[in-house]
Amino acid sequence: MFACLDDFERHAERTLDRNALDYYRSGAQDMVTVRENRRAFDRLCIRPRVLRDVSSVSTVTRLLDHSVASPICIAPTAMQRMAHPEGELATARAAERRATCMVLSSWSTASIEDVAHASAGLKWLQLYVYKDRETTRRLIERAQDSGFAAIALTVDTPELGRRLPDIRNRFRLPPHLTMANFSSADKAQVGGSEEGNSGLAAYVASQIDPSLSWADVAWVKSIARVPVLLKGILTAEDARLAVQAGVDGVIVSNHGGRQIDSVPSTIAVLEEVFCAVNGAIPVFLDGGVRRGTDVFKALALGARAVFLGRPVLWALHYKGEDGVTEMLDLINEELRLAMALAGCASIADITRQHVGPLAHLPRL
Ligand SMILES: Cc1cc2nc3c(=O)[nH]c(=O)nc-3n(C[C@H](O)[C@H](O)[C@H](O)COP(=O)(O)O)c2cc1C
Ligand SMILES: CC(C)CC(=O)C(=O)O
Repeated sequence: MFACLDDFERHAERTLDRNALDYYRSGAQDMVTVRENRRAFDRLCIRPRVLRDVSSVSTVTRLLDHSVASPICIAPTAMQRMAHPEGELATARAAERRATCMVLSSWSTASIEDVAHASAGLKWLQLYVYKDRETTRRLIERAQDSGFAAIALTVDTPELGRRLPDIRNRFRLPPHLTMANFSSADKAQVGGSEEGNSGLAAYVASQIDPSLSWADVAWVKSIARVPVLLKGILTAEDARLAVQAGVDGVIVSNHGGRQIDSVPSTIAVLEEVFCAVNGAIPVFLDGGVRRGTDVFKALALGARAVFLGRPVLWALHYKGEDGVTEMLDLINEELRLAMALAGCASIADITRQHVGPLAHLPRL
């Protein structure tokens, strides 16, 4: 019986093959940011209120225009069939079962159409801008035609971060799997890299356009008939530009510490971004969220919802759809309990006053 999200990871460490395990868990270079994403949550304290009648606590909230059972959603993570044979299909079914949102990576090992077929739940597509703009346009159109409700454009990956285990392992996608949204071999296969690089870094360099700029954001918006969000915003400056660009939301994300190392944790910059957008668009967060109390802290500092990355992969590996469902149940119960103990019966009751710095000394 698993008692917390970390237990799913411990299980994967014992049972998942090294190529996949290292790819899933690694971060960039010294993994300073990976550790910060966790530690920064621990440096915040919750300021509970009492005598608030928490006999009935609801985590129901809204995600853009949709109602969801909880503000805990699923971040896009690539190549989920390395974790479990049903990969993204199982994840999508679990998200639907628990009435939350799944963001599908455009580098998934099940296609947009197959995921849509597997689950009628709320889904967004994560998008990279490819050198081949027609490929990018097709992905947007296919997602829309398949009922995906939003596009999350990842803006922090003009090149792949330097992940040492993938370089040492010369990461490759197992040959029985493909990047299922693409048919041509150059886009569908990953691996067999040259010395001194990971197969993935070479793949990204061959596909992704490092010239990505605000002009591309306008281009994506001109094609999309659904809301467009930017994933990977970490500063007030870029948050203000995002509002000017007319996007429908920003996800405060450092890509789980996998892109540039030594950037701040996401929870540390959330409030800066939240204040910069000044209520114009919703702000979301991912990175290091492992506890119901982490979710509570993020909501108190302005996030409308949070997204889980690696825990979904560990849970998927453990038991497919049932594993992801169990993991979501666990952290949702932690959130419900945190809300009850902090005196919040609804998501709207969670306010800025409910968090403070850990070393919050009263004035004498
Ligand atoms: C194995 C793995 C693959 C990922 N693939 C993608 C991806 O394809 N697109 C993307 O925008 N982000 C990707 N991310 C980043 C996640 O969406 C998210 O930002 C991050 O995992 C959140 O941090 P957490 O893992 O600590 O929860 C990936 C992360 C991991 C761990
Ligand atoms: C295929 C990868 C570049 C996906 C990704 O964003 C990641 O591994 O962090």
